[in-house]
Amino acid sequence: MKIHILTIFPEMFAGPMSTSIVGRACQKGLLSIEPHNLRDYTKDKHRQIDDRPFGGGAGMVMKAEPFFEALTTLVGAPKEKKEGRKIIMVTPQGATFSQAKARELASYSELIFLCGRYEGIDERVRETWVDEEVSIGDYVLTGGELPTMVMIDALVRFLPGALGDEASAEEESFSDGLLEYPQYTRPEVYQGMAVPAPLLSGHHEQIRRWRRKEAFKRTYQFRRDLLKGRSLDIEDQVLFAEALQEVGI
Ligand SMILES: c1cc(-c2cnc[nH]2)ccn1
Repeated sequence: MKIHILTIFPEMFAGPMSTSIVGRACQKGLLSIEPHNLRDYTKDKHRQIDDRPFGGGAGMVMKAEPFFEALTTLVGAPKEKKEGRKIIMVTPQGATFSQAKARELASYSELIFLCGRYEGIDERVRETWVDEEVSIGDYVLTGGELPTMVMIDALVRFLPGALGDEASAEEESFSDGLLEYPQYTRPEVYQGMAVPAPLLSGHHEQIRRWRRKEAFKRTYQFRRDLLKGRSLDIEDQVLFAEALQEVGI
């Protein structure tokens, strides 16, 4: 997978995108991440990438020209549909990012992220080039760079070979739609708090059931919405009922 990022702060990506799972995936050749400095696509001596909004108002708007120049260099003509490529504008107005969207984006061979700053990007960029707008949540950030890194971090885990065995097990539990069960490691007792006995039993089936029940408890307590309309098999119905009983419902 090839990822291009159009930004005025390419240096923001160096650390996070060369670390841990994303960094290792790049080293394995599973993906390449290439930030492009929009200032390199300006034509004036001041390398201007923003200007005042028409119609007045506070703040600055990112000019269309640097985006057009960069995208023409990268993809040729606008809306030239290329199988496996998606151009994404990262904005608060976008559809909210999710695990399902991460999985979908991981299926593309080329992604181009447009990172806005200031009051946003000249509308003609969206009209001409953008396939999809994506937000990571209903809050305004300084720019699209951090949300872009969040999305890359989430989607890279779906690239075959990106995860070690242990991490893919963790993915399995979340992607089945429940919150993660509680995790413990040594020592068995710390500050007077003991690790739950089932985890010390060595009884794998007992451990699996305990973890599933705890996942139901947490999901019910903190993200009840994830349970709405969810059909449960017989075992899950029993574990869910036990979980509710244990939390006093
Ligand atoms: C994606 C982008 C943004 C954002 C971009 N520029 C200011 N806020 C916020 C949330 N999700």
